[in-house]
Amino acid sequence: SNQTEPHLNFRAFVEALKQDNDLVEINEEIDPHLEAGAVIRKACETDDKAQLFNNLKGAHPDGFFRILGAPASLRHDPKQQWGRIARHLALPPTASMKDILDKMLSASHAKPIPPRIVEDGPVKENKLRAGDFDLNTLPAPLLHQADGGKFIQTMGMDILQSPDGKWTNWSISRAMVLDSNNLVGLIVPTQHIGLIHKMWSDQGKDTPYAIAFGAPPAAIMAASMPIPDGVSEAGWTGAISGQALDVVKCETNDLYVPANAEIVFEGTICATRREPEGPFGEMHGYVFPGDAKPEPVFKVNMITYRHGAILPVSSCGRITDETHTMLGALCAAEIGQLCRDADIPISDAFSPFETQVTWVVLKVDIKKLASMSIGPQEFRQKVGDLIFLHNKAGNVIHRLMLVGPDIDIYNFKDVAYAFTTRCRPSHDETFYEDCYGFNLIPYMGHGFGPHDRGGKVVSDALMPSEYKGEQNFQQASFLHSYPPELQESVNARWSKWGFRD
Ligand SMILES: CC1=C(C(=O)O)[C@@H]2CC(C)(C)c3c(C)c(C)cc4c3N2[C@@]12C(=O)NC(=O)N=C2N4C[C@H](O)[C@H](O)[C@H](O)COP(=O)(O)O
Ligand SMILES: [K+]
Ligand SMILES: [Mn+2]
Repeated sequence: SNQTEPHLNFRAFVEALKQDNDLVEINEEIDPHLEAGAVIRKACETDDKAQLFNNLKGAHPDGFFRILGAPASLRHDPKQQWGRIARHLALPPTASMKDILDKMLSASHAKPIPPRIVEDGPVKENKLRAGDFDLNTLPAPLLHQADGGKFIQTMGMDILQSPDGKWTNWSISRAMVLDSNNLVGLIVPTQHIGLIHKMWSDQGKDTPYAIAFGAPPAAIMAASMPIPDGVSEAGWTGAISGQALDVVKCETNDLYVPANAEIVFEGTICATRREPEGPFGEMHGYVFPGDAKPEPVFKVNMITYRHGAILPVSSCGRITDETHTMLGALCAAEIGQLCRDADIPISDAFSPFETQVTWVVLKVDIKKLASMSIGPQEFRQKVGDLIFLHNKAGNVIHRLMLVGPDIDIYNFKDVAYAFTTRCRPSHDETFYEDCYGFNLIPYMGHGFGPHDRGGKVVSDALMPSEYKGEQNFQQASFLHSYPPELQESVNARWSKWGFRD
């Protein structure tokens, strides 16, 4: 395959991080038992560079495999905070989160560009058939000390196809090593992997799957996004990158995988067999020791990989890692798009990391809101019903917050300022108890109330004047309480007076 640009070729992406001085290469032997996970975790909590572990304890003689940690976490330099994610989409390192989310949404109403089938690719350079490998001998990482197993699948792309062949879904769902030939993975029934697995199981059949590790960065972004049911992420990826992605056929089933992926597992998800899965240090920042639950078994029939293969790893938990920058941000983007498609005037949407991506903040175009002649109760209901009752993209979100035009939704200081001063508890909120509840949030799955239903709210931080299209208040702040020319002249003399730049 001739796709060599970083957003279409994981290996080129790793090289681009090196060029950006956003990569630490560790050639010292690192133990995949906790040591690698600890380094990745600390880098995520300090927004430090991505990590390439070139010398894992227990790697095979041919080096299979290496690990790239935190492939889509944040950069420390505020001017390039989203740079590593921007690299996934061929956007400049200085791109804003809004640029990134708009780029992902650009395919919402664009014509899909389906993948292009090629005969061969780097991912076929090495082949291990059943009997040639033992998953227990791979340097799969134990990422958190209380994890129930070695989670080898944290940044791979799950590839499943509906039995009628019409829908090929790409997504990310975790899985850990069970034994020499099997993984066991979390399958949330309402996720597309759950819907498709049920289609096959209902026919009494095991579900063919592939997991592509080190998939093209643009593809893994689509895999992490809750795009609509029935829509193939491959076509979405083609639309956002402007070209068909090269894919090659699996050896043991009829699925297609990116031709330049680092590693591919091929197999079948058992229709009936379940084994204890987890616990895992999850997106909300918790692990509950010993809390394993029965989940489906993923039989591994074949492994193919390219020379020098790199396994991407997300050691997720406390902010900030891929479950926040990708899962949370992309979910917010889709929620904003769903609102606009329903004529709800949402100009921007983001999930603040400080909420462990349990909230989505929606910026409202108050001029358009005024033209709807709608009251707060009715508006909150319109937004809440659409997202909490009628769309899977809302499943993982438990608070929707409405804010006006003066709030920077990417700055939690602004969000907290609006929430704490403009949203009267209870009176300005609409609660949902009869709706899907996300049981991975500790107050849900491990809390006092029903584990799988309810616990959601629309919190309205719009003031009465904003329902008339105006703001009858000014922020008592440098940015909002002084004429722009005065701001400019103060800024121009700021450092000359002796203040910090
Ligand atoms: C909730 C999830 C995880 C967890 O917190 O343990 C776990 C952690 C890892 C693997 C790091 C992880 C990363 C790094 C990213 C970026 C996303 C996820 C996950 N994992 C989980 C999982 O195990 N099960 C799950 O149902 N969804 C997950 N998502 C989110 C989905 O990918 C997202 O909702 C997609 O939209 C789904 O695609 P469609 O169904 O819409 O096609
Ligand atoms: K997806
Ligand atoms: Mn999907």
